[in-house]
Amino acid sequence: MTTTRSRPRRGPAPAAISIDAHDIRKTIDGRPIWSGLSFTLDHPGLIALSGPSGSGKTTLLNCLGLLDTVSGGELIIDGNDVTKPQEERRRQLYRHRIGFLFQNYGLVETWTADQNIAVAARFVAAGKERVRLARREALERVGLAGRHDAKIHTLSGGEQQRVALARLIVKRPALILADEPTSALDTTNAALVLDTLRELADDGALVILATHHRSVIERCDALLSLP
Ligand SMILES: Nc1ncnc2c1ncn2[C@@H]1O[C@H](COP(=O)(O)OP(=O)(O)OP(=O)(O)O)[C@@H](O)[C@H]1O
Repeated sequence: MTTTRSRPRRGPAPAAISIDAHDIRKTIDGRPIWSGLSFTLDHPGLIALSGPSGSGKTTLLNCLGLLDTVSGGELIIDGNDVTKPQEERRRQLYRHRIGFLFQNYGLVETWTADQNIAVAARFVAAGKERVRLARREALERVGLAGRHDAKIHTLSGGEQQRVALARLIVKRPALILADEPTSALDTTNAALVLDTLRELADDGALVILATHHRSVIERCDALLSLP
């Protein structure tokens, strides 16, 4: 695998996003997953989310990413109370301000690498040609130059996660929710994922990274622990 060491050219940094969780709780089928959770994150940075297996890390990331809702308490994201049904505002936040990196990559397997990136980039406020170039550059940045037309199912796991990273590089979300994104990867790919998340955080994103690994937690700026 060859990767370009230079940092990718990117558009303007995203405006910082804030999360204010006050006494939030989540119940699934009557079973409490977590409760009494309060925290404020109001600066860009790399935040580790840790806790034992089953403590609800994925569930919390899904709530912060608006894929799920909390069962109680108050959750304010980017100044919006997302505990209340405001479908249009939730949709805007989700489209423009939030990005994901999943353990199982979360790509459409029958599409090409470029199509997967393009679908996330469709709300980027830039001309079509500029976005097309940004998609190519992002693939180069993650060591996949020339692979834009490769179907996802023909790529290795590490290559698929690098396509998912390229998607974030192009979209530049203010909030990135990464759910154990390195757990299925070899050391080289895992390092690339962490380095890129670090760069995105340094460039203005709030990155929340669920992980079990002490070495990953040590690279983060702060730790959010679930009991
Ligand atoms: N859709 C669902 N239906 C029923 N239970 C669920 C559902 N989603 C999650 N759970 C339960 O919620 C709890 C928390 O799950 P979650 O995946 O959020 O934990 P986690 O901390 O991410 O775990 P791990 O570290 O093992 O990935 C688990 O007991 C799980 O079984």
